[in-house]
Amino acid sequence: MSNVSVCVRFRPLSHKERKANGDKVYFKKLDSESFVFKDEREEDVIFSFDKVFYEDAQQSDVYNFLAVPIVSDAINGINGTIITYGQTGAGKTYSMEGPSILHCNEQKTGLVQRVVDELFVCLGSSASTWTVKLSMVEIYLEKVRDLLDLSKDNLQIKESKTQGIYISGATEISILNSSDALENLSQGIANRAVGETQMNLASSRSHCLYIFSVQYGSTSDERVTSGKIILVDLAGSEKVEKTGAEGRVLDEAKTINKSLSALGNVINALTTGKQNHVPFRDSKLTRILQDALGGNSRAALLCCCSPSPSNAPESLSTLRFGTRTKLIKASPKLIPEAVDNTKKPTIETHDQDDLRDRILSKLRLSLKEEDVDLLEELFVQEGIIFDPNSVADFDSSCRDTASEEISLLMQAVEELKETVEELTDENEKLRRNLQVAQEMTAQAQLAAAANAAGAAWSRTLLDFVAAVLLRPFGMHTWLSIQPFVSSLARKLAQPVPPPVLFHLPPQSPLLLPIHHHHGHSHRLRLYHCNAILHLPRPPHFRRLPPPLPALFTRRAASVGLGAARLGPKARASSVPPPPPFFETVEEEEEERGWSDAEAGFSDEAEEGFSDEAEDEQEWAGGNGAARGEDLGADAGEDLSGLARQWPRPRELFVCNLPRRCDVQDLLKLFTPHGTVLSVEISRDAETGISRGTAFVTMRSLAEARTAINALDGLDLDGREVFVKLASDVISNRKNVNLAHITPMKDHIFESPHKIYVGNLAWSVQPQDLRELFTQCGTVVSTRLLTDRKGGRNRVYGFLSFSSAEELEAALKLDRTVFFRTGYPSKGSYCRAPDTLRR
Ligand SMILES: Nc1ncnc2c1ncn2[C@@H]1O[C@H](COP(=O)(O)OP(=O)(O)OP(=O)(O)O)[C@@H](O)[C@H]1O
Repeated sequence: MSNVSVCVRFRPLSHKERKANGDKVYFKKLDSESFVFKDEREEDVIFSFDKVFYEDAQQSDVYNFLAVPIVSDAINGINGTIITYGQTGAGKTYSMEGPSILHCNEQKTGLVQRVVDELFVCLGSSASTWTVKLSMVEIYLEKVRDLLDLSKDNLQIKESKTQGIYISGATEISILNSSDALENLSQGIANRAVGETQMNLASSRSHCLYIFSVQYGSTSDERVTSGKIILVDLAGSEKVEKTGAEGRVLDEAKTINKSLSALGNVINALTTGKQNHVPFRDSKLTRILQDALGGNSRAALLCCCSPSPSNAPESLSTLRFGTRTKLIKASPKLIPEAVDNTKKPTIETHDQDDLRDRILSKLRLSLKEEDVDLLEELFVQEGIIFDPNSVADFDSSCRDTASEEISLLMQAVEELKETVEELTDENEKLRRNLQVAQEMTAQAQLAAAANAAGAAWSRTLLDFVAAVLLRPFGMHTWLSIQPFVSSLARKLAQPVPPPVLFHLPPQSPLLLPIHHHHGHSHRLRLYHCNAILHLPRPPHFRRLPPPLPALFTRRAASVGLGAARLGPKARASSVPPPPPFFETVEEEEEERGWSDAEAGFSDEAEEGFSDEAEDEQEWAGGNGAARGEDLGADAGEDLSGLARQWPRPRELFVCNLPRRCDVQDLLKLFTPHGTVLSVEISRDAETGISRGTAFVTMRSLAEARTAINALDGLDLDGREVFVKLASDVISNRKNVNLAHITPMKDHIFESPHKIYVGNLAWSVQPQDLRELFTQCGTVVSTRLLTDRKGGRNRVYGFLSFSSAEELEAALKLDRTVFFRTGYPSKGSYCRAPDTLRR
C-alpha cells in the first residue's frame, strides 16, 4: 500500500472543448476508483487510483477525501503535503483555491480555505496552547520568491535535523483565525506570477506553495509537537507548442517543464528501487518536496485532467504520472519535540537562524552572492556561525554532494559511451562512403579513358572514310560527296559522352526507384540491384531524349530512399538463392490493364495484343517448346542453352493477403508447391504499406496450378486468400471487383547480383542480353521493359548473375557494342535481335 494517496479529478468540459467536440468525453467511468482511458494506440487502458472525482464531484468531496486526514495528522506532529498536478487549465488552481480565495460560495470553496477552517476548528476546541504560522512562496524561473514579502526574491532551501527541509528566511506570519489567514493568503496570491497562455487565460506560471506550520503543546505533559501542511499548486505540465509560448513565456514554460521532469525523475528513482540516489537536489521543487516524497511526510497527489478528447495526450501523461507516484512507499514519522515548554528550543533555533541571516545579509551588501554562499559554508564548517545541526547538515550535504558527483560521473560515462557509439557508426558510414567514392573515381577514370579512346576512334574513322572514298572514285566524286563527309566528320568529331557507371559494394545493394508516368497515373517501382550501367550514345545517334529514369540524376536521393525502403529483411544476405532461370519482357506498369482496366483491354483488342499473343512472341523465339511443359532441368545446368526451351513461367495473382505478409512469407507459402521464380508484393508508394495483392511467378504452369489448388481460398490470419493465374484474372473483364486494384511491383528480385542496363538499342531482346552476357557467367535473369502499344522496348532493363564475380566481369565488357542501334517498325515486337550481335 502506497503512502502517497493519488486521486484523479476530471473537471467539467469547458466551453471551448464543447465547441470543438460537443459533449464527448475521453474516459469511460467504471467505478469511484477506476475508469477506462484510451492510450496512443487507441487501446483501452484501465486506470485505478485511490479515488476518482468525476465532473460532478464537489470541492467538499475532494477536501474530505484528501485533506481531512492530513490536517489531523499535522496537529499530531506529522507533516502533510497535498500537490495538484496536471496540464494547464486542468483545474489545479480551482481545486486549491476555488474561483476566488476570498469571495466564493461555500460549495466552490477550495482546499486551502477548507484546510484553514478545519485547522482552527480543531485547535480552537482544544485546551492546549498552539501557534499557526503561514508562509507563501512560489518557485518562479528556479528561484524561490517570498509571496508575503516580494523583496525576498531568492530564498535558500536548507535542511536541519529538527525542521527537516525548510525555506530559510521565508516570512512567517502568525495567524489567529480563518479570516486572518485568508486575508494574508489573498495578498500572497495577488503577488503570484500569473500569465496568459493559449490554454488558460489566467495560467499559473510558477509552482505555488502554501505552508502552514502548526505548533501544538499539550498542557498536561509539557510536550510540543510541530507539524507542517504544505499545499502545492504546481504550474501546468503542458507541451510548450500547445501553449503558444515565446520569449519570456517560453523560458517560463521550459523552466516549468524542467522542474516537473525533475519531479518525474525523483518519483522514478523512488519507485524503481534506485533509492540510493534520489535526485532531490536537481530542482528547487524536488528539494522542497523531499520530505513529502522521501518518506517523512504524508502526501496526497491530485491529478487534474481535462475530460476532452482534444486534451487526451496530456491527460494520459498526467494519469501515467499519477500511476507511477502511487508506487512510492513512504512512512511518515512523528517528529515530537520532547522538551520543556519554558526552554522554547525552536524559538532559540530561529533566533540563531535570524542572527546568521542578518550577518549574511550584511555581507551580501559588500560581497558577491557566490562569495557569500562560500563564506556561509566555511563559517558553518568552522563553527563561526553556530548551528546546532551544522555537523549533521554538513555530513548529510557531503553525502549528498558525493552521491550527486557519483551520479553525475555515471551520467557522463553513459553520455561518453553514446558518443563513442555514434562516432563508431559515423566512422563506419564514412569508411563506406570513401570506398564507394574510390570505386566511382576509378570508374570515372576508366570512363575518361574510354572517352579519349572514342575520340581517337572517331578520328581514325574519318581518315578511313576519306581514304576509302577518295581512292576508287577520285576528286570528282569526292567533291560531290564532300558536304556529306564534312557533316559526318562534324558529327563524329563530337566527343562520345562517358558511360555512367555506379557500382555499389555488394553489402549495400541499391533498391532502384523508377517512376512510370502514363496519362494521369504515376507509379513507382523499386528494383533491387547492385550496379547501374547507363550507356550513353554518341550525340549523332540521339534521336529521342535518352530514357534515363528521372531519379537517376539524383542518385543520392535514390540511394537514401532505397535504403529506407529496403529494410533489414531485404539485405543481400537474406535474399534467397537465385532461382533457376527467369527471362521476361515486361510491360510498363500502366499497360498491365489494372488501373485503367477497360482502356487497357480495349487497347489490347485494337492492337491485337493479348497476354496469349505476347506469350507466343516471347517464348516461341527458340525451338518452340510446348507451353506449360516442364522440362525439369536442374538449376545447375547450362541455363543459357535452355533459354528457348524453358516453358513460360506462370504468374499467379494473389489477393486479400494480410498486410503484414511479406515476400519471405509468400516464398514460404508457395515453395512447397513448386519453384518460385519471383514474388512481388504491391505496396503503397507513399506509406510502403502492403495493398494485400501480390504476383508470384512459378516455374511452370503445372506448378502454378498445384499452388492454386493448394492455396486458393486458404485462411491467412482470418482472411480468405485468392490465388488465380494472373492471365485469367487479367482477361476476365467481368471481374469488376478487381478492376480497381492497382498492383505495384515494389520488390523484384531474382538474384542479388543484378545490374541495370540503360540506353540499349531499341531492338534489343532479353535473349540478346543473355547471349551477350553469358560470356561473363551464368545469367540468372534478364528483364527488359517494353511499351506494349508501340511494341518497342523502353531501352533499359535488368539482368542478374549467379555471383558477384560474374557481375564484375560483365561490367568490364566492351560497352561500345551497345552503340549500334536500330529502330523498330510500328507494331514489331521481339524481332531483329541481330542488331546487337558483333
Ligand atoms: N472542477 C471544476 N469545476 C468547474 N470549473 C472548473 C473546475 N476545474 C477547473 N475549472 C475551470 O477551468 C478553468 C481552468 O482551471 P484552473 O485555472 O484551475 O487550471 P490550472 O490547472 O490551475 O491551470 P494553470 O496550470 O494554467 O494555472 C478555470 O476557469 C476554472 O474555473
